[in-house]
Amino acid sequence: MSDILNKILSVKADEVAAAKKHRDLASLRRDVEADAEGRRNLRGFEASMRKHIAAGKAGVIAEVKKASPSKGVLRQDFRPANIAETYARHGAACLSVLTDVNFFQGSVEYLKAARAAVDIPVIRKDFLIDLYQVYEARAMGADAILLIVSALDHGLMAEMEACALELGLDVLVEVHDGDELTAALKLRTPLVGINNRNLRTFETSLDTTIDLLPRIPADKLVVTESGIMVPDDVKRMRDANVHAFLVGEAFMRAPDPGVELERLFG
Ligand SMILES: O=P(O)(O)OC[C@@H](O)[C@@H](O)c1c[nH]c2ccccc12
Repeated sequence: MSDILNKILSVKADEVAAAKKHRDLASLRRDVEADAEGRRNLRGFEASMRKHIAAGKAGVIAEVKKASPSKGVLRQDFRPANIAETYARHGAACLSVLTDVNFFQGSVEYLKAARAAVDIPVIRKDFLIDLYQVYEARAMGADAILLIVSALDHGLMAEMEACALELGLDVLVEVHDGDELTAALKLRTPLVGINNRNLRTFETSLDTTIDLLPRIPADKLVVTESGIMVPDDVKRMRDANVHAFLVGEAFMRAPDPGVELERLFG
């Protein structure tokens, strides 16, 4: 029980409890539901992915990630607005911004700064374990949220999805094995992310995507996540008819993350 995911989830539970003390759910919910402008400003995460793919391009979710528990700091010169700009200029369909502070050195402020610098949609990348964080996501300006099946009770996951969709947010549901996929396919969202990285061991293999792919109905949009490092990885996925990608490290380690995006996917 002392794997990395469990550690993250236990810290996350403390974080959410502290946030609720600062401001309770009822008050946060009231503000979010009254925020008509925030709702109008939503950018359509799934729609942007589908638009890129329909045009024959890869749908790339480009990640703004300073550090990770397995790799440490990925990038010294970390300016989220600049990174977002170069991603958008070089063809990213969407952004993913880590908001987890303790394990990924992310921040809500990074999401706000990145989103303000571009006009493409942004997903809040964090470990969501409570409805409270879904409202937080809308309040900080996110266009979509990530739900990680291995982090959630399935009943709660369905509730969080319903809440997100109600608030106008798109949902990316993340799986790593067959049982998780079975649970994910019961949700309404068409966005199914296959994480090639095991969040308990941080081992990464693109075979994860290839193995789970045959079980996913055609109306779902499969996003292959993690471990996409070189053009051959992209080719392998596209040959398997996977056209949506979530990429962080390969971009973060490059001098110009957007130029690297174009090099990998162009
Ligand atoms: O840096 P990579 O290997 O390209 O991976 C990006 C992204 O898939 C990864 O950051 C990620 C996927 N699911 C997550 C859940 C939480 C934190 C991070 C993640």
